[in-house]
Amino acid sequence: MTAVIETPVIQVSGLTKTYGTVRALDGLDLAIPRGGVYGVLGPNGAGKSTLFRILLGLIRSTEGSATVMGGAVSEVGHMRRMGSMIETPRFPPYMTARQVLRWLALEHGIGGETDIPHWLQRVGLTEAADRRVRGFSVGMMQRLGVAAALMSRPDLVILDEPTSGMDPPGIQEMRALIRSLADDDGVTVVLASHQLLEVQRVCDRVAILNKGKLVREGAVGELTAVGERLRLAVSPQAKVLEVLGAKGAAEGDAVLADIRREEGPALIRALAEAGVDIHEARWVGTDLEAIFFTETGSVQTPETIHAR
Ligand SMILES: Nc1ncnc2c1ncn2[C@@H]1O[C@H](COP(=O)(O)OP(=O)(O)OP(=O)(O)O)[C@@H](O)[C@H]1O
Repeated sequence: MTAVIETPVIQVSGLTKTYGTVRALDGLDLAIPRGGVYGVLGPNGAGKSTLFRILLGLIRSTEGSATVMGGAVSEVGHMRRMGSMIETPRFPPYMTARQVLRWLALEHGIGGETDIPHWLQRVGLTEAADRRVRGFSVGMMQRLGVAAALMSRPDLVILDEPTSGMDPPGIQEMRALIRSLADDDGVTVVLASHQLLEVQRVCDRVAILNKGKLVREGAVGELTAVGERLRLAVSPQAKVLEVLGAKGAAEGDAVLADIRREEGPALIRALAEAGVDIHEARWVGTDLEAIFFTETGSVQTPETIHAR
């Protein structure tokens, strides 16, 4: 059987952007596959927004190439198949949410007027549809921005920090919307975010940028499965360490079992049969946050923890 190799929806190679002496992108190579949700991560100044701006044709690269849906960034046809929200969107404050979308449809030819109720509902703004955006919270503006990005029914949507400024219920709704765009509408979603737990929940793959370069890329499941161990809160601990031998290590009162997932049920059965009380058993992998800090050399401080 011949493997079908799909053209990546976004491909950049040797992409470099300099601002004076600052190298915002420094020879970036990246291929983003079609379909699913793709996260672009990196500390402040890593080059995420610069990448998005180049892909959207808003700025030019200094060197290297970028293709979107198989064609050059400058091709107008692609722009029609792309939606985007970069930075907190701004809309005329005197307009209502519905009027904003109608204005985009009628004045700018972005999407059809009949789709407006659908997109308002998808982003959770049906009830606020006839309120002026002047009174909108940051989160509501973000949602309206996403609705505006979706109006043209794009194949690819680029979202820069779609959940910034949102409260937990808003973040959860945005996560569901992003997943449903990918799963139900077949849209490829590329997003940048600093909320690593959120990214781990919503993204299929991620790229981690640092200082304009790609430092790690892969499927979230594969990246986080590395070093995965079964954490057992058990008593007596000594008995479990004895059963596990070299595969066991104490962590406080618990035991970390260095075994494969498929070995889990048998181990738990064996421990129960040996008279061990199992209070809790859960798989602990390397979370995206740990990978991020390792790859970017960022230091986890109370401020960075708080900032998330
Ligand atoms: N218009 C500009 N003029 C000068 N420097 C710029 C400009 N835009 C970006 N930069 C610089 O390029 C680097 C990359 O910035 P960029 O905004 O792409 O990073 P980012 O990863 O999106 O960061 P953040 O997480 O803070 O949004 C930074 O050092 C930034 O200061």
